[in-house]
Amino acid sequence: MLQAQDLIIDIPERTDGYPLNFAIEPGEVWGVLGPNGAGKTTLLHTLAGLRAPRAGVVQLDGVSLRRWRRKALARRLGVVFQERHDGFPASVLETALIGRHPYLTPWDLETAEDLTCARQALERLELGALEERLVSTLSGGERQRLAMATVLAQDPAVWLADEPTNHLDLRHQVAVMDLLAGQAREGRGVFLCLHDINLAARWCTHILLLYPNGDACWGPTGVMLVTEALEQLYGQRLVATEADGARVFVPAGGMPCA
Ligand SMILES: Nc1ncnc2c1ncn2[C@@H]1O[C@H](COP(=O)(O)OP(=O)(O)OP(=O)(O)O)[C@@H](O)[C@H]1O
Repeated sequence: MLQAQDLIIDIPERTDGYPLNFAIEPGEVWGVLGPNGAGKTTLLHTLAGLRAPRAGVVQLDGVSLRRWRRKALARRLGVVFQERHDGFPASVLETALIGRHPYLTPWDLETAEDLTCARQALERLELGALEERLVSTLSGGERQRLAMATVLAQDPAVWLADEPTNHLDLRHQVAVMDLLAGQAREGRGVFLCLHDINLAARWCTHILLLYPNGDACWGPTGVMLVTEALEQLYGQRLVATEADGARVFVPAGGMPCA
């Protein structure tokens, strides 16, 4: 579905990293883990076609992203950004409706169906009661859920979400990860930047570890989430245990690695 071929992401003033070769298939949830500045957001933006790679290609449905028309691409790929800027005053409902724009011609108004779709997405993210509110009045977590609702209304085949659980309380973190896993179960592909190893362990089918020197490795979650590899990744000693059928990692006494 979405494939990186010999991909080198372009991080200024950094030597070429290890070429990335992986494919996000329908039903898969990929989590990219790495310390601050490793290049997770740069990778996500490169996979979205928003940033040119230094080398290699990204293909969607077998066609290079560069050859996709922007609007057709927006029907297939949805992006949840880490940073959002409210350029002009808009309501919660108007913002969710932006997700329907790839399906409209420039002169079309949103249809009743678009409105229903946006409202359903808001309900799914528990924002239905706030549809008339200005986005600028929302809390950080509400804004995060609105970004998710907008992409849900967009109904893409592939989700690219940069730290989708940012600002969310525990229950909403679980709800958002469940939503993304549900999207995958329905046949979509999901790619996430995450800082929480435990969310990755529980919900991701595949993991990509991105190191600050450009090294990378990837594979099924059970194989990738190994204590030693994660300790090296974060420069932090960890203790691993099992809870509720999932691996759980906690920092070991706050001691950094030697
Ligand atoms: N325009 C730019 N000029 C110079 N350096 C840049 C530029 N854009 C990004 N970088 C650097 O590229 C590196 C990767 O940034 P990126 O945002 O992809 O990291 P990240 O892994 O997502 O980090 P975080 O976990 O902090 O969100 C960082 O060191 C960043 O400072």
